[in-house]
Amino acid sequence: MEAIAKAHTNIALIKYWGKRDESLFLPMNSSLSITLDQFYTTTAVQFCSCLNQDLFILNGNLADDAETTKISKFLDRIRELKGEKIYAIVNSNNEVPTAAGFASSASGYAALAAAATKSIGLDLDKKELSRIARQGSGSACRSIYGGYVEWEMGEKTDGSDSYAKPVMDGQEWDLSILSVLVGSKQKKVLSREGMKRTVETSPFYPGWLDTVEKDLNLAKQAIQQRDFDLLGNVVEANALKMHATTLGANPPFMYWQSGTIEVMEHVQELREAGIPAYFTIDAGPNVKVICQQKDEAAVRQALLNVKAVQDVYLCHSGPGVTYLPV
Ligand SMILES: O=C(O)C[C@@](O)(CF)CCOP(=O)(O)OP(=O)(O)O
Repeated sequence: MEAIAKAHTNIALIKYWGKRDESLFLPMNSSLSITLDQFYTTTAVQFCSCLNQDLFILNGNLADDAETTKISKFLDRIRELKGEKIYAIVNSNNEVPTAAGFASSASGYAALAAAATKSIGLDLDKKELSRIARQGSGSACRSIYGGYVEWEMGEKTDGSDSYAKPVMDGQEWDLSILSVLVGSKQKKVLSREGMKRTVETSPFYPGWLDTVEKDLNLAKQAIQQRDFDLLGNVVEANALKMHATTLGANPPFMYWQSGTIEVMEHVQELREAGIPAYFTIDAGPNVKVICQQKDEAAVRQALLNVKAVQDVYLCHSGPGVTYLPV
């Protein structure tokens, strides 16, 4: 039968940075994110014994072999779970403007995990869906839930205890997240390669591990207490520490460009002007700025005035994965 699922992208407030197991996508540390209301992937899956291979249609076009192979490898895990050798047509549409500085892998694998398991006849709960989505892309395990989400790293070697769960206290604390596009034509080091190289070669990586758990606990305390400055300070410091590790890698690399730093400086100037705003940055030059909703218009205007800024996308907290009518 056909199944359709929709999943939204998420922004890490406390970063997932480094794997302890590359094949099972097991992380070196737990992380915390907020799922966004903008930017999502809708995926339809239909398994059929009439097919002799998987077909993958992405944004209306037949995907290339490399993409299709990645999807097939992911579907193999679902076929194995079901114990059935059957192929599928996967039709995925990303409402995630790649140019907006968002990777679509988190929403993409969360939607695929939900639609594919439903279509093959597996009726899984969100914990099991999160475990499966994790094996497509680590951060995808967090997009199964809405709002504030913690991905528990787990300790077991089989990954059975590595999945996401909602941070219950945060549900109605609706902050504003502004995605600031400073653009980048250069081929960046993709997060998968970036974290691998950092774990393997950066002398600063152990320092990252020394403090990330404390950051996570502080962030959860801030959410529980609705303490925006506590959250903002720990989120900004955590992002800076993650990026510091890349400078010590061999060969070293840096995700920031001049526009990135310009935005960082403007965010700190906003705070000096009495408007609490904080930044976080992932595996690219674009910046995500968090602020309280009462300040979102002023913060958005200030960011649009920064010379290097090409666009600003305003987001709020969004929902977890849902099934759409076929
Ligand atoms: O999102 C975060 O926690 C932090 C990052 O965005 C920082 F860049 C990494 C996301 O890594 P992802 O794309 O999930 O890697 P995969 O497991 O190798 O597919």
